[in-house]
Amino acid sequence: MKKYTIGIDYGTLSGRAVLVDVENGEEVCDSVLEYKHAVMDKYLPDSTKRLPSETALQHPQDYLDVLQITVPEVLRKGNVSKEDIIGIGVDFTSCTVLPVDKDGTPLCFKEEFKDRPHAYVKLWKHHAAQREADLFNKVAHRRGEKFMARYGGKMSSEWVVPKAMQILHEDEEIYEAMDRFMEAGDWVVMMLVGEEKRSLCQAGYKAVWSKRDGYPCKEFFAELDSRMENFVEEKLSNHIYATTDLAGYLTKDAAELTGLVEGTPVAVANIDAHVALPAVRITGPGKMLMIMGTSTCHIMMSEEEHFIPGVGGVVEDGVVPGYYAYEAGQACVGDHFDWLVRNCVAGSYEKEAAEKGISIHQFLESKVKEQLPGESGLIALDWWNGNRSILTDASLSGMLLGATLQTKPEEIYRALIEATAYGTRIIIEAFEEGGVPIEELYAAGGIARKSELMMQIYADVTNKEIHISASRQAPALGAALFGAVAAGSKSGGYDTIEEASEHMSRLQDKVYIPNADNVRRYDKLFQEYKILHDYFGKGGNDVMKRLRSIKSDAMRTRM
Ligand SMILES: Nc1ncnc2c1ncn2[C@@H]1O[C@H](COP(=O)(O)OP(=O)(O)O)[C@@H](O)[C@H]1O
Ligand SMILES: O=C(CO)[C@@H](O)[C@@H](O)COP(=O)(O)O
Repeated sequence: MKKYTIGIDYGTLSGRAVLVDVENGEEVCDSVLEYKHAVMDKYLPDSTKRLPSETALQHPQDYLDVLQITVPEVLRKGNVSKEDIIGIGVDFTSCTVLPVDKDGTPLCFKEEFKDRPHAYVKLWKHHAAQREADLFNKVAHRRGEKFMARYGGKMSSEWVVPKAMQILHEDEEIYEAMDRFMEAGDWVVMMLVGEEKRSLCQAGYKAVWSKRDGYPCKEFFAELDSRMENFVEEKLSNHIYATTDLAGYLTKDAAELTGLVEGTPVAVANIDAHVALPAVRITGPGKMLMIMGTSTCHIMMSEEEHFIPGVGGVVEDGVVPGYYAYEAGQACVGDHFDWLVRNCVAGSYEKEAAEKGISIHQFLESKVKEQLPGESGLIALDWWNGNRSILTDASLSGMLLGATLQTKPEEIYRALIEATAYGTRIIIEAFEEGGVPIEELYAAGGIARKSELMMQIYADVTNKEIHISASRQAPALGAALFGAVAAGSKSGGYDTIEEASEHMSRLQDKVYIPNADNVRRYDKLFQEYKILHDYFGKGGNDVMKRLRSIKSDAMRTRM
């Protein structure tokens, strides 16, 4: 009798369930649900009051809807009986955090808080806590906190503590009312098994926790704000579980919600990027995975702990127990192609793409795919949603240089692709200089499969071969692998993530090989990118920050 696990992957705009055959990793079917509230960056539901800039909120009801709709749908589509599901795994974008009360109810579900922005989920790309991140950095450096080395020397405004500080600074009542500030992944797992099992991966990368040292000390939090002295004890769970651990078993309520059997094993939550490594056959060092979608995450493992300036986090056991895993990232990749498509492309292009039966992205790509590197005369900086690595500064912004009256939208499109590739090369060089060599690149995520041009450009810019995930949804497949480990071999699953990866993961046959001529041309362009990168990003010219502050001032005046 065949056995299956279900991987549930929560992305930025949608959640999906994938039904996976445990024996060979075949993805039998999937079901995707777009979040009804999507990303709330302008208004709360039923409100006309404009949210402050850089806000990115979500509604947790959307996460429950994913469970209720997609899980029964994969059972139906796959024609599989619920008794044959031996385990469930969940992964989530991160740091995506929400305030909940003692019972785990999100504060935004409560009538009295439903018009309060800070009662909602703060999505990973909520960048409104930069002021708090700056304060965090100042205090940590003044105190000489050793933990900063694990986070590349800089705390990101995306992570847990700056986001909690923002709540305290802007809506103390919500801060007081929140019993815990939970990662959305942990919250969903709690909805499934009935209790919180805080994930090591999420706590390690996003909440300054380490296996060796735990969380930062009380004195540190007190210096951030005296009201935060007991932040860990009051707002976070101190019981941390490895992602290969069993979180618990499906409760009766969760079984009713999902249509699965009560008692089905559920894995501890994982982060979408990290969970994908075993799904592309990576269970050890030397191989960097780029998960390329709205944003890109770069994850890799090493036997040793290295502190690399600007690399977002190094966490012991962060992906596979026994290794140190590193995370770096680019906060805007697909998102800025989307920006271009939505704002700068003429209707005639859309019409032509529709007539050809291809997406506007593919159409733009087809118009520039034969160009040589540098032929457009353009170069861009890829910071249209700030810089996550290596500069770790959300207040930086995008830039396009070299535009003339002859510049075409498709050339800007290609320049943006190239900018993200240069950004990735900066990250790769930082790893290699920091003592973590990268032998091969792997790519997963929507873009890795959608854009051949982009993958070839990445191979040429980085001068490295790139292997591509065979799965359309590596994070969901990865979650299914962890579900198989939660089930264990006695139920037909696996006892280790290495075993699950060996049996359940696959790569495409196609490998992108660097083209020597393009590598040479891109080397020259990359040197130009580096000049701009260091000039605008390392204090040579803070014009981007000044513009941002002039903008905030203008917006305050208007409000
Ligand atoms: N052919 C393409 N080439 C490059 N980017 C694309 C293409 N088609 C869609 N995109 C971008 O891919 C992103 C979506 O990636 P995907 O992996 O599907 O989603 P997510 O990151 O939310 O999981 C969008 O931002 C979109 O701009
Ligand atoms: O930051 C992380 C992981 O640490 C991601 O969850 C975040 O970049 C969102 O990823 P997506 O672009 O939605 O795939």
